[in-house]
Amino acid sequence: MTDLADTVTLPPVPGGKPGPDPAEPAAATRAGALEAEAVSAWFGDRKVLDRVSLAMPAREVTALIGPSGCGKSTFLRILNRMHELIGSAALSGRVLLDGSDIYDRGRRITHARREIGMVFQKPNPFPAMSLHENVLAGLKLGGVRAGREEKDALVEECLTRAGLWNEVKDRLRQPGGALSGGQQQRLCIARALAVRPRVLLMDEPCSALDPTSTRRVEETIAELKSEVTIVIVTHNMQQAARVSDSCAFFLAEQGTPGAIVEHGPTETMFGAPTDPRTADYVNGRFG
Ligand SMILES: Nc1ncnc2c1ncn2[C@@H]1O[C@H](COP(=O)(O)OP(=O)(O)OP(=O)(O)O)[C@@H](O)[C@H]1O
Repeated sequence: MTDLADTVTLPPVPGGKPGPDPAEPAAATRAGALEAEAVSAWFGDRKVLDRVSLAMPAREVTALIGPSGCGKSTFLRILNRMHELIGSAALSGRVLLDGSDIYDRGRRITHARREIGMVFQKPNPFPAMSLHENVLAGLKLGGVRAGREEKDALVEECLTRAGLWNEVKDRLRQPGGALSGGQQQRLCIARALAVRPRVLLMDEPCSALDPTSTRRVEETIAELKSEVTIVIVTHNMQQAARVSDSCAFFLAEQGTPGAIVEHGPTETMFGAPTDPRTADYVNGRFG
């Protein structure tokens, strides 16, 4: 099989090499600031989120914390238009990426997915595909074509950014399923990065990992945040404190839909929260 012709230029790396793609917004508008405005969500008749507004600043890590069932994952899925894939799901409100509503009529769902990548709780590489193919899988699905050298360079760059290159550079043709859980999760991060997203959403990315792999993924998050806005759901308060710049505390009290009780800089949320429910939660007194 021959490699695809070099007919479409890969999108530019933020702050990196230029790539003349007229469909790409100018660099200044690619910052990756995400803002939810009065987002409510339903499954059938059941309202699970109530008018959630949250600014997730560009190139920062925002952690979403709160007890099980308060709507964190639902909110995360709304941020890249995955919520609408569920049959009974509905939503209202707006989600702005660098000022443009990702739900605007005429905006394609694939555009939001490319700009706002997702890493899931359970690492989900394509097990039979090679590591090389896994990293490039998103490009293929998006119809982006590139030459062999360009692809090799992209694979190396993304695996490096995901903190995995040194561990796998000599076995790129091995299947994705042959890696450890922690390596698989970093492979999934590399795959998400290959389409040059402005934002990376992470839904409990370390909950299936051992402490060493968790530390590696946290290091990766710290390295990535200068280039990509990150929104992470975590149940691990130490992790939220370690990796995030700001936190939003979600709560669904007594059968009411989930809402944000408090949000702010991580230091304040953990050191001097204003709401006693936040203090109780971050200190492990419930949830
Ligand atoms: N596909 C679905 N169909 C119906 N209800 C759902 C669906 N997914 C989630 N819910 C409900 O929506 C509410 C919010 O769920 P969500 O998974 O967003 O919470 P969460 O805070 O992420 O929980 P956890 O921390 O346990 O992952 C819950 O009451 C849940 O039962």
